[in-house]
Amino acid sequence: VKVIVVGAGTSGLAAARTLIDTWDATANGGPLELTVLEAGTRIGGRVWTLNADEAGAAWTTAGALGAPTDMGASWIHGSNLSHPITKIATALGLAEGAGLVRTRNSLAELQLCSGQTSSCPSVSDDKYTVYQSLIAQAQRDAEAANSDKSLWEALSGLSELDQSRSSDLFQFHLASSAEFNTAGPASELSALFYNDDSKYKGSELVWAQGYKTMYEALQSGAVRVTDGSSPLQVTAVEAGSRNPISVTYNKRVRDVSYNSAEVVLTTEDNAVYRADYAIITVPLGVLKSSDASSQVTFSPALPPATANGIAQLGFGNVVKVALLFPSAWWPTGAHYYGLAQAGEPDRGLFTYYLNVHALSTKPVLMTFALGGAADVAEGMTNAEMWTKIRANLVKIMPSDVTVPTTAPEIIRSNWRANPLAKGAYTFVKVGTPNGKATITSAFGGSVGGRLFFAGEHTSALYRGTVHGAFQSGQEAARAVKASRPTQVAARAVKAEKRLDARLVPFL
Ligand SMILES: Cc1cc2nc3c(=O)[nH]c(=O)nc-3n(C[C@H](O)[C@H](O)[C@H](O)COP(=O)(O)OP(=O)(O)OC[C@H]3O[C@@H](n4cnc5c(N)ncnc54)[C@H](O)[C@@H]3O)c2cc1C
Repeated sequence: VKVIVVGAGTSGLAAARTLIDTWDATANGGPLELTVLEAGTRIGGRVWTLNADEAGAAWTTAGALGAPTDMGASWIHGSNLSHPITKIATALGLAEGAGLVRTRNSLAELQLCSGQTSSCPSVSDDKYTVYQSLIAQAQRDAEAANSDKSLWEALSGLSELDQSRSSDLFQFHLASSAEFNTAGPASELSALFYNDDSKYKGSELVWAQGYKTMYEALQSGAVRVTDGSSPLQVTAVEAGSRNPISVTYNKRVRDVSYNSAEVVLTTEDNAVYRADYAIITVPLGVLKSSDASSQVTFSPALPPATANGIAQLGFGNVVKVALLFPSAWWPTGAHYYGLAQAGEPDRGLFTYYLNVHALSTKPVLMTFALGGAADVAEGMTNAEMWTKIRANLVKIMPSDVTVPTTAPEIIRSNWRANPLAKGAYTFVKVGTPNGKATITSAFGGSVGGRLFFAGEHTSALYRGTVHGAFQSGQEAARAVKASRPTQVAARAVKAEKRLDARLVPFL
């Protein structure tokens, strides 16, 4: 049975790993012939730990690549023992404090300034509770009115204690919580559905050596998986017995044709691949794109529910900027620093800082551009970024700390400009009839029994996450296995023969 997986990010690797590890030639219609086509030159997709070639000499010399410099996903959100990504880490012998590092559990680890240079107070959880209660009220109001509006609009007129949508502290939380979690600007998020997804409960963990630990293990076969139909089990595999995923690089799929008998994929270099099934894991931003360097065309066109879902869902952006200094000049105790400041794009433009030094002892800070600020940041040069970042750091740091004037080494992500991503992750845009239902009806079944979609955008429960992408890849692999390929193919061949017989007299 020929299966092609398009894309070698988390969902593509999860699909390929699951097919390899759980394929049963007798039950699934014959031996598996798997091809993985990746447009780029690396695995991981939107999980991307910098390597020496990408980071350059300064990072290598400083030994800073041992820091978790992840330019895509960093966190295992809600890590607990039932979390699929935690299971991979556990199988690799990693745990909190041993290869995984816990970040913020409470806001007390955030040092927040509001522009004063004199002090940099910790934020109490109480203040965050006020923010949450305003957000919840906005959502309830939209529900009561039974009409969707943007989260930003729904917050209009609400206030509690010293916070309202226009206050500095509220806007800091808005950018670093709602807008970071969804990658969407509050002005575009659906007040009704922007957070109708689910969350795992547990710690926020980062990988001490970066998220590559996960995707390299999936690709090399250092872990073996079950298919996730009952609680997922992940086990370690000894070096001699591994079954790696073979990835074909530089193969950007440009056209996808499908009919009752097969799928035909054509890549940018005009190579043609035929298969019984294809699992398409390209990001939502790519599915939305009509740029020549990204676009994938489908023939026949995708069914209306899929096309509508692709059009209606939003695809947001998050910019990450990693700053390597000669040494750590900042107070190194806190995990996070923040600057409470209102206004678009200012509230999300380099106002949130992860102190990588606290996780790895490397002299690295990572900052973010969130919500509407992300696309603004992508348009900035590194020099413009540093000017803005430095000005914010001066406001954040206590007055006895001198922020260097010399620019650090800067590495930044440009997910929106990246033709293989076109943005960061999926959000439910205002006006989308329903978040979960839209995703399920767009991507839930197969298209024509031949195409299966996977990727974070196809995960109704866990969109925008690595675990959502992983689970969607597993689901697509299960769906392919359940398709009873030989029977479908046999029926199609018979039907074609009947058609040929009828056509003969006219040829
Ligand atoms: C800045 C940022 C921060 C994030 N932070 C977190 C976090 O902390 N925790 C978390 O859980 N999630 C986070 N996420 C989200 C998470 O990274 C994604 O949800 C997940 O990695 C998506 O995996 P995927 O398989 O759906 O897509 P991808 O990883 O994007 O994989 C798709 C693959 O398809 C390839 N491709 C594209 N077009 C084609 C084509 N035409 N032909 C062939 N191949 C193609 C791409 O090159 C890519 O390798 C973050 C994402 C970003 C961008």
